[in-house]
Amino acid sequence: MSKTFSVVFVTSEAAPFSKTGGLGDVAGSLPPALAARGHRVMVVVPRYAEYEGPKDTTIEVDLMGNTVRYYLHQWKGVDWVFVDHPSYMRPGGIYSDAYGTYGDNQFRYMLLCLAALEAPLQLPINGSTYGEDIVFMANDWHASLVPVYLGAKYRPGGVYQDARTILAIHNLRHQGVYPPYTFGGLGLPGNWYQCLEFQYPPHQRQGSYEEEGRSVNHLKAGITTADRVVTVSPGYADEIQTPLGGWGMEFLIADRSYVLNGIVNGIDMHEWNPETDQHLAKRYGISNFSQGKNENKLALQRELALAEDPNVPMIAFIGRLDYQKGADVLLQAAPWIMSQGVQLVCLGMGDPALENGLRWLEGFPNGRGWVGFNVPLSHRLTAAADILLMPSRFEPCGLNQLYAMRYGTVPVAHYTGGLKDTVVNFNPWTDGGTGWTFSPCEAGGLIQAVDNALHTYREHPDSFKSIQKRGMVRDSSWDKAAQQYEQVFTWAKIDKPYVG
Ligand SMILES: Nc1ncnc2c1ncn2[C@@H]1O[C@H](COP(=O)(O)OP(=O)(O)O[C@H]2O[C@H](CO)[C@@H](O)[C@H](O)[C@H]2O)[C@@H](O)[C@H]1O
Repeated sequence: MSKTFSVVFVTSEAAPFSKTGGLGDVAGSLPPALAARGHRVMVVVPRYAEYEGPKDTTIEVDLMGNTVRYYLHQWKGVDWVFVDHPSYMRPGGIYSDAYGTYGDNQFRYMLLCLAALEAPLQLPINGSTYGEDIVFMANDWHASLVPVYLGAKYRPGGVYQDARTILAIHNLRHQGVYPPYTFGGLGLPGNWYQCLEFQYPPHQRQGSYEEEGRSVNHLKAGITTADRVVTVSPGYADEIQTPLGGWGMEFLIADRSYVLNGIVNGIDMHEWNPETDQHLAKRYGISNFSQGKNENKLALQRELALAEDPNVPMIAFIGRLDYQKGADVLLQAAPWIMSQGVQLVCLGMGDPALENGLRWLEGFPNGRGWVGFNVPLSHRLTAAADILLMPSRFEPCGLNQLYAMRYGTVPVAHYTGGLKDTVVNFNPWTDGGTGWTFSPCEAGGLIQAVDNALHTYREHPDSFKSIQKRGMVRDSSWDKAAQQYEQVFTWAKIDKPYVG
């Protein structure tokens, strides 16, 4: 790599500071991987809590009448910039609390975008500001106004002429959709309204304002103004250009296909390393994984009051409980799965009906459903299980299958998006593959794939072990992805700015 870039990564969450899902993981691990390759990298994220580490820079900026402060933390070679505003620090979750999604999220993330655009200009870090020659990486709808403000407010004033914007789509389903009248609160010139307006086809309209046919859609604005668009696997990059995966935006995305790339996520190889994982009862590597996994299984069986037997196959599910992750498909298949002499352990939270579904599993002697968000348990379960189920209806990339493979746990996954790019179906004739895939995403297909996995586990243990080993040595590090991002940054800089 010859050229280095100043990268400003704008995100609504970043692990370990804030995390509700995979975006947090990526924001916590891709920036350090880019920094390790010599780039100057800043992450701009809301200050949701009083984190240990970040220090008040005492720099205050007025953004459309709202004062924000910046807190700075230098860690893993990255400048972590936490935007402080009273609307971020709340007793509930990041985006919602027991009463539902916060009513002012549009405002909160508009402020994040504005703060992220000011940070490189105003914050002296190690003696200098980042300046104007920036590659902004705007993640999901929360950061989608970055290219919009850049084109509408900064470039016309001669600022950020050399900057470029990359929109990273981690999940097209969440688009930031609001009533048209909210446009007035975004501080944009009136002629930018068209950029944000979006009309879903009638059968996809949900909000009352959409009945009129119109809404303000942040992600749409990002897709149509960013210099380039990236999503988190080549498979998903294809799907979002079709009615099957486009959530009504397929034609807009297909229009920009010449600047669209799919880059498979990496994982944090330190946090997810069975040889050093502090959460495990027994740490293990490729040379002793059978014994190591058995000890973790026994420890988890004890913890969850399951029958203690290392020979019982343990099947796991970890994920947000929503339409995407197919927990309902899993629950349909669960009675059959639990009749196969296995233990089924599920960890998740989300949709209350699906949470009740997990609780229902507890009524079976060999079923467990842990409702809640529990990172240490997700590590222990990944280590203890033999098989991880991912019946996701769609999956832009998916991280759990990558964690599972590293821990010698074999994924059984719907053949979709990033899952089809990362899980290679087992081929008994060539003894190749890292798991099982099935399609379509229905209980019958899942059952058949689990049946195959269990048959191999019981009747062909050597084949099962070789599947585990291939998963464990798979290169899931960020370095490969970081190089592909560099390529995208380079292309963005070669082209003229798309807007403004
Ligand atoms: N109850 C619970 N307790 C503890 N940990 C839990 C948990 N529920 C989920 N997690 C953790 O949250 C993360 C989920 O990551 P995923 O990538 O699988 O999905 P997500 O849909 O959130 O991310 C979106 O963005 C990412 C990043 O690009 C894409 O990989 C993905 O396909 C896309 O949908 C994992 O680290 C998982 O272990």
